[in-house]
Amino acid sequence: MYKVVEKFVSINGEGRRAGQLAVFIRFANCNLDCSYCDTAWANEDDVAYTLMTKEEIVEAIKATDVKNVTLTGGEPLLQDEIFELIDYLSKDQELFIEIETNGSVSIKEFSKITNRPLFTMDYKLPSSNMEEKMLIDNFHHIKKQDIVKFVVGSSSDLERARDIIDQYQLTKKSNVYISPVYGKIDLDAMVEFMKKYKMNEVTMQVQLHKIIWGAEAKGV
Ligand SMILES: C[S@@+](CC[C@H](N)C(=O)[O-])C[C@H]1O[C@@H](n2cnc3c(N)ncnc32)[C@H](O)[C@@H]1O
Ligand SMILES: Nc1nc2[nH]cc(C(=O)O)c2c(=O)[nH]1
Ligand code: SF4
Ligand SMILES: [Mg+2]
Repeated sequence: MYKVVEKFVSINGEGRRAGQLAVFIRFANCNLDCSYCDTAWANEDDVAYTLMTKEEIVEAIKATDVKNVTLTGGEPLLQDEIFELIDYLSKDQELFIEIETNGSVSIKEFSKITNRPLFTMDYKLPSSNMEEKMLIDNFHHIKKQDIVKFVVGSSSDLERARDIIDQYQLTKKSNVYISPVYGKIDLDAMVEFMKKYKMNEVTMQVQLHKIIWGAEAKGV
């Protein structure tokens, strides 16, 4: 059984399919405590959740008639039997599955899955206070279809992101996105930084749902 704290349909505000409809399944709890986390409520020990089987989750997805699915949280990869759920969802050729993960949990075993879904994997930068938890081995298991995402809250975060992208040659392995911590950094300064260092093949993205509904709205 999986601990689901919310499910909703919205446009995806982030990632490879930003702007398209998606159904979101948000799971409870996380092993990190990022300084900027916009869903910290989902990580509280006493958060209210519904226990769902994988069959119930698929049924809920199918009932929406929406084909893009985002598993998020909290940290989705920490759910018991998450491999079974991802494997099960991957068998459905009609669905396009994305998983948001925090970069501290191994994604290695998911490579076994035929038609493995797309991961958007964060690399947590210094201003998150969580950089020491990053599992560098994950850079060996990231694929071309995936995203390595840097959520940037300061100019030193930008410098660090650039170092990591260069050190691990990430643009050769995967899609690379940089995104602002909401309200924390000048967007034009991010663009100037990209121009200064000729950051070809890096995509800057802002969270569309926060432009539409603001930072505090839940279930959108
Ligand atoms: C809430 S997390 C859940 C999935 C997973 N725990 C993770 O961190 O990737 C989903 C995405 O939202 C991003 N995020 C969280 N708070 C944010 C904020 N205040 N501004 C911008 N992005 C934020 C995270 O960095 C992550 O990429
Ligand atoms: N609209 C919308 N798009 C999203 N893309 C990723 C989200 C997340 O919280 O992981 C998210 C979210 O919370 N809302
Ligand atoms: S890893 Fe994700 S859910 Fe966990 S605290 Fe950080 S942003 Fe929030
Ligand atoms: Mg969100």
